[in-house]
Amino acid sequence: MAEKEEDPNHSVSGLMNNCNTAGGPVSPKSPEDETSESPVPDTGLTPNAEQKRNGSGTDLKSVLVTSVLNLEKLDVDLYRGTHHWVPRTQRLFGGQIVGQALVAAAKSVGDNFYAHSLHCYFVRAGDPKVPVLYQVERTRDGRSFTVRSVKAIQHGQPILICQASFHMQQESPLQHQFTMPTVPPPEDLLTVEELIHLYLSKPDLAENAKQGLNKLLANEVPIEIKPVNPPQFYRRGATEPKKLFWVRARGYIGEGNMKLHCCVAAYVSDFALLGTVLLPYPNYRAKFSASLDHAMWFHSTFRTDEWMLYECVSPWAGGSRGLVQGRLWRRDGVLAASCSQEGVVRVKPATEPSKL
Ligand SMILES: CC(C)(COP(=O)(O)OP(=O)(O)OC[C@H]1O[C@@H](n2cnc3c(N)ncnc32)[C@H](O)[C@@H]1OP(=O)(O)O)[C@@H](O)C(=O)NCCC(=O)NCCSC(=O)CCCC(=O)O
Repeated sequence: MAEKEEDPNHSVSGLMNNCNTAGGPVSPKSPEDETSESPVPDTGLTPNAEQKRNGSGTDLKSVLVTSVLNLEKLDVDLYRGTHHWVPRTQRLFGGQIVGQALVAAAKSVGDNFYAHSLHCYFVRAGDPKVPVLYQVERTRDGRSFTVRSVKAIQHGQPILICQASFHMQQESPLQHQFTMPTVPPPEDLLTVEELIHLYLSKPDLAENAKQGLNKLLANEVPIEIKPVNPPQFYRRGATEPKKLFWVRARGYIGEGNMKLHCCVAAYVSDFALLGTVLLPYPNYRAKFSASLDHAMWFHSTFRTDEWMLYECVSPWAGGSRGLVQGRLWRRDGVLAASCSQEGVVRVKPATEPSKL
């Protein structure tokens, strides 16, 4: 019979043992953390933590916590989510819908149950002009696993269907993982914004490229990215369908709330993933692309406000679809989460080489 033990992967002490991330060893939650008044609206998943990151200074709370993943409760198992960053396609960002669906699901499970996987279909484009409703069905409450189904609804119709499963930690001698790719640390690399400023300073840059870059700069994407190989990230020449970048949520989230970090990871995991399909084809541009489904598995504790390496590979493309797989690595080499996604990718010939 399975014994119920303290969860070393998810407890505060487990975080201390396992999580040696960018900020060095994670310190235990202080008693003040429990009592101090948080300036952040209560998401139900928000930790009452100090407002400092790594003790280096005051950071603003991540907008992912204060706004995007901060759902409004309308009724039992019914929530409303609002939008923050909307992609140029003017359809809602898939990662936002998945992240919000996971927040809604997590609100109805016990404190010692943690998301271990989710499976979603994007069945309609999300409309950025109206909020999204999240309707949770308590599919099953088991002894060690608990399953929730979430429907994201707009205009009375589902835009996403999601199944999320939560697990109470159980120890096992079976434990292995792949090895993290060897890459330069984030401190040695430039952010997407720094790279754009670099490109903008080039005297021979065409006017339309300048406009495109300035539009990119104006984006208020709530995550920071440092491409490991910038020319490849921006598709200069054909490369294998594989890309690596460091990623973290902008602003402070804090330690000790794995439920929240899983929701943020779900948000982050959809970003730039599907673009991996196009890497071998510099002579083609996407004329229509959208993620069709998204599955995710959570393996260990992690902090999404610390740099994590995102490894994206596309093992297959065909018939206007492409399959992509992602691995999120903690910078100490621990595999934090894996995901898989299929997307529709319809292309047209690139009329001129990219200036990026
Ligand atoms: C996938 C679809 C579109 C499928 O619905 P559908 O009714 O079967 O639609 P459809 O027939 O595929 O039409 C869609 C569109 O594709 C056009 N089309 C259709 N067939 C062809 C063709 N052979 N050649 C060229 N174009 C074709 C159609 O005319 C449609 O165009 P339109 O939307 O009318 O302009 C739908 O289920 C849907 O919209 N689901 C939601 C997908 C979604 O919103 N995913 C999340 C957002 S994507 C994302 O977040 C990726 C990350 C972005 C990042 O990295 O930055």
